[in-house]
Amino acid sequence: MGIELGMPAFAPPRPFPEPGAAPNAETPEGLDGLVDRYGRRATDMRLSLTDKCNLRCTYCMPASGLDWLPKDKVLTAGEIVRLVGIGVNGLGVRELRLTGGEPLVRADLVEIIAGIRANHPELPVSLTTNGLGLDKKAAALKDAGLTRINVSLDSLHPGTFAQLTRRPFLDRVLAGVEEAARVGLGLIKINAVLMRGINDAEAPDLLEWAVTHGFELRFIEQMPLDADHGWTRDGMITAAEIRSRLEERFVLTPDPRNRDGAPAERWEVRRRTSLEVVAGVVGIIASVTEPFCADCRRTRITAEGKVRSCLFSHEETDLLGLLRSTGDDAAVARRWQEAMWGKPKAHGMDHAGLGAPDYVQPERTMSAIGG
Ligand SMILES: Nc1nc2c(ncn2[C@@H]2O[C@H](COP(=O)(O)OP(=O)(O)OP(=O)(O)O)[C@@H](O)[C@H]2O)c(=O)[nH]1
Ligand SMILES: C[S@@+](CC[C@H](N)C(=O)[O-])C[C@H]1O[C@@H](n2cnc3c(N)ncnc32)[C@H](O)[C@@H]1O
Ligand code: SF4
Ligand code: SF4
Repeated sequence: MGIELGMPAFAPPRPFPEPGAAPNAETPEGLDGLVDRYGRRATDMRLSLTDKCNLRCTYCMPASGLDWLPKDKVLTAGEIVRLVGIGVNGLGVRELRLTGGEPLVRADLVEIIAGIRANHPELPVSLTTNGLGLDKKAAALKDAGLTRINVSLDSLHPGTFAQLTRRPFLDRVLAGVEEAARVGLGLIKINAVLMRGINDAEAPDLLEWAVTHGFELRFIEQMPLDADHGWTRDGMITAAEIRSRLEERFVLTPDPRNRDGAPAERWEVRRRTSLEVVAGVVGIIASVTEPFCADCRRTRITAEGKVRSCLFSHEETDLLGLLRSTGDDAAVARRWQEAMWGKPKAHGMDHAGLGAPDYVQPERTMSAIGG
């Protein structure tokens, strides 16, 4: 019997539990871990190491850059290691993502990873990076204990890459990806944001390149987190469009592995010219059109030590002041729990709706939040 190929109809999104408490209810005493009013538990810690970046992706940063934080306002390596310890030992954090801004611009990145690894031998620690400088640092990152890496790459054409990032550095990013693969930095994931009329037609070529090299490509729907406020609901490329573009050359079938709270919905990829062979896997992150907030497991800390319970939060809770004024880790943990208890239901609101009339874009851009 032949295998059935092709995309099935979509299952309805997981229903949201009713909130266990009113939005402004006090945080209960004796909470276990980073739980919120909707019964979600954050176990995935995303820590921004810096707000600085050496690219200027149009969907993220303004051409002129941003006013960078002064150095004394940014978490030090020691503070980062301490915060991760509080999360892992006291609050149920089970995986760590280092991000930014561009984490590779931090001169003490290897020291940070080694410090975390020394305290947590089993913790999965991954890095999301634009890949600039990775060719020089991949081996040291691996030796320090980095588990794996996601590299952002939107185009394989130098001109299109330069148009999207406002910098002519495609070769350097490719060299970084190659070196990360050479030193064995886990499964390499490649993140691509598709922009209409710029790189959307390139989607099948990007996928061909990724599966040929054994990388897992993930297409990301553009979210309204850009400094230029250029996002529109109609202008963005939706997950449905991405799937149908890929179907011109590939057949996608749902990856049977459990999604397990991941933003990416994964698909097995077969080339139309060779249907018996699974060539690889592609993920599609449909934050706008197929939101996954009901199963969100994320807690974010910005480069200046503030908790953001949601990517789209309008509120932040400072931990840096407390970290610097007290050696009492329990007090820091309690404040972190309070911040997470108030986590909004979805997209920074108590209903899902990116681009809905009542949606208000957060002041910070993706680079300043920590993507
Ligand atoms: N709505 C929403 N989107 C997110 C969130 N976290 C990540 N994303 C989107 O997913 C993209 C990829 O994030 P990464 O940090 O590379 O990786 P990941 O998706 O968390 O996951 P891994 O598969 O574990 O590598 C980001 O650029 C965002 O566009 C989130 O908490 N909420
Ligand atoms: C903010 S960056 C930080 C890490 C690193 N500089 C990089 O580019 O990988 C993390 C991810 O966010 C994604 N991103 C940035 N702005 C976005 C937006 N407006 N919508 C969707 N994804 C975005 C990027 O493509 C990148 O994969
Ligand atoms: S997406 Fe990453 S590389 Fe691009 S501007 Fe934002 S922080 Fe920099
Ligand atoms: S938008 Fe907020 S609630 Fe939804 S998945 Fe992202 S961080 Fe979680």
